[in-house]
Amino acid sequence: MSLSVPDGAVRPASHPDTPAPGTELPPHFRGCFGCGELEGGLRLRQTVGDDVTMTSTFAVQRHHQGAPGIAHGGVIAAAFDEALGALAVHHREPSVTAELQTRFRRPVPVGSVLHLRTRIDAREGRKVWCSGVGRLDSPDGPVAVEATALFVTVPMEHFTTHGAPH
Ligand SMILES: CC(C)(COP(=O)(O)OP(=O)(O)OC[C@H]1O[C@@H](n2cnc3c(N)ncnc32)[C@H](O)[C@@H]1OP(=O)(O)O)[C@@H](O)C(=O)NCCC(=O)NCCSC(=O)Cc1ccccc1
Repeated sequence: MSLSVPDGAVRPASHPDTPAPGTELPPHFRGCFGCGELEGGLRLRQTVGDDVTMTSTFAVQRHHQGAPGIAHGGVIAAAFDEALGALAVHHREPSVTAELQTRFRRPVPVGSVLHLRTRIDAREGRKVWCSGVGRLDSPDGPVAVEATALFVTVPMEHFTTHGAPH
């Protein structure tokens, strides 16, 4: 039920310091499985959109497959986790995934590029509801996956307290 936006939660505006629409985001962390430079990672490329949105691309490789020639569902969920998490650039506070729901509507073949468009739907206190859609091979391609999520903002100490030392 928490993925339903409650009455009273409103769609926020972008923080004034959000990079301009069209800005390509660097990895928020080079070691990130989603957007960093890890061998075997997802290597998402993310661009700031307008109106609390983000566009991301995920080039599906052989090492992302679950069934022969088809992307693993958990890998696609991870791509959404990253693309939805990147929306934090619009509120400029760290946040972590509390819930993530995916709906797989078409197989995503190896060699395809999944175009993800994500947006913040509402915010209330520390809770940020967001959603996204993934289309095959172009921003207007057929819908392959939809996702909704709840993120919760956290202080920076969240990472120093819980993260394993490097
Ligand atoms: C921090 C928190 C989520 C919440 O704990 P606390 O700080 O103690 O706060 P508290 O429990 O007080 O909750 C506050 C409010 O939120 C609500 N609420 C909370 N949870 C849920 C729920 N499940 N479902 C529904 N609601 C929930 C709760 O009811 C309360 O609501 P209220 O204000 O009373 O109306 C903790 O459970 C945690 O660390 N989980 C692990 C997160 C994690 O590791 N995620 C994966 C890594 S991140 C990643 O990979 C993504 C990424 C990629 C790229 C870039 C960036 C990001």
